[in-house]
Amino acid sequence: MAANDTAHPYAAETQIAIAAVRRACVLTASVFNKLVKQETLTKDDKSPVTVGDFAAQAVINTILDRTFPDDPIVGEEDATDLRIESGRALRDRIVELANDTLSADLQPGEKEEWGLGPNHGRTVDQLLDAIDRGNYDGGRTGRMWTLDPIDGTKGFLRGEQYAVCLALLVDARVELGVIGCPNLPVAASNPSGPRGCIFVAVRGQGAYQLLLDNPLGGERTKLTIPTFTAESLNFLESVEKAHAKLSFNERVSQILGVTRAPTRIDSQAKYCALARGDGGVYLRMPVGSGYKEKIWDHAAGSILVEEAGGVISDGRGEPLDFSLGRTLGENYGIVACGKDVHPKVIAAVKQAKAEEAQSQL
Ligand SMILES: Nc1ncnc2c1ncn2[C@@H]1O[C@H](COP(=O)(O)OS(=O)(=O)O)[C@@H](OP(=O)(O)O)[C@H]1O
Ligand SMILES: [Mg+2]
Ligand SMILES: [Mg+2]
Ligand SMILES: [Mg+2]
Repeated sequence: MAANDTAHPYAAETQIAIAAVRRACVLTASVFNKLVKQETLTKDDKSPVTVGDFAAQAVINTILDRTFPDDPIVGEEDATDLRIESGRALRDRIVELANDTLSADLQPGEKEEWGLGPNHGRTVDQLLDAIDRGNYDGGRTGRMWTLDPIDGTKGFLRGEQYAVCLALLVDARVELGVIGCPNLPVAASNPSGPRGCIFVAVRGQGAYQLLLDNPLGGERTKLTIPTFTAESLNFLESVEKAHAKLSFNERVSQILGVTRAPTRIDSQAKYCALARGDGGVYLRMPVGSGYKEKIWDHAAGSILVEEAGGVISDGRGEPLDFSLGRTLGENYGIVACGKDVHPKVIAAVKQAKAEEAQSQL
């Protein structure tokens, strides 16, 4: 069965992606509350991979497999570590969590034909295979989804910001992005108020914030990046020093005359904060380790920024290239901000790079 709804382009994809991301957010929040921190295992890249990453990928890929069976998925995680004997305890936990999540009662707007609701549990093998549907290599042509089941793993483990990020690309152009942020305050002006948002953007249809509690049936707020002055502008940047060159950001903000301190937020929640005007510039320059940015770390956020009226490019001002496979290729950094500020940031980045080169002579 292929989901089909022609009211707006990608209407069915949007509803299903929102439902899938919401369910994954419920799962990750419950994983955190049950403190499964102890169950982390080490991957080759030594990043913390939790039971939440695997179970959230199992849930979302299972839903996409049911609704869009022909669409390939570029997902961050793979199930290799879960198929071996030493992965048994973790695997059992993941299967239980994924099945609890898939078989939870239908919410307003959800459809049983998406494979959701009571009696929709899957077998261990089905769930491991669902995780491994994320092994697609990506590329230039056709439809594909890209998924980061928990972006900002370190933020998640600290109880701070993290995001569940899903995007649909067609011929390497992002057409739909959905980001779930369980810990993000609904309004930045009320940081101790209610938390839990879903952000959604569809090409040509705008960017919106929904409530995580009832994203398909509740209110939605249209997002537009506001205009900033040098006085009101602030930078959004990574928390983890290993992920972006924060000293470079400091120099760029000096050149721009920025006086406000940067806001450090884990994960693609930075793109969400930018889209709703909580900060003016997201700058992420490489630390020089040769790390290549992954498409699932930027696809959903990029369309959110564009549909909120902003621009996203690399540090040279060139568009991000999602056609190269699982990564964005050689790392020239990321600049996302409002249209008016963008040329100024690119010029400031160029100047800061020239100064850096000069000082290394
Ligand atoms: N060396 C290096 N350079 C750049 N980026 C890296 C690097 N190492 C990891 N990562 C990726 O960063 C993702 C986390 O996003 P952020 O850096 O925005 O948030 S955070 O400050 O780390 O929380 C994080 O995503 P998750 O693995 O999904 O958490 C990584 O994919
Ligand atoms: Mg990771
Ligand atoms: Mg990530
Ligand atoms: Mg991740």
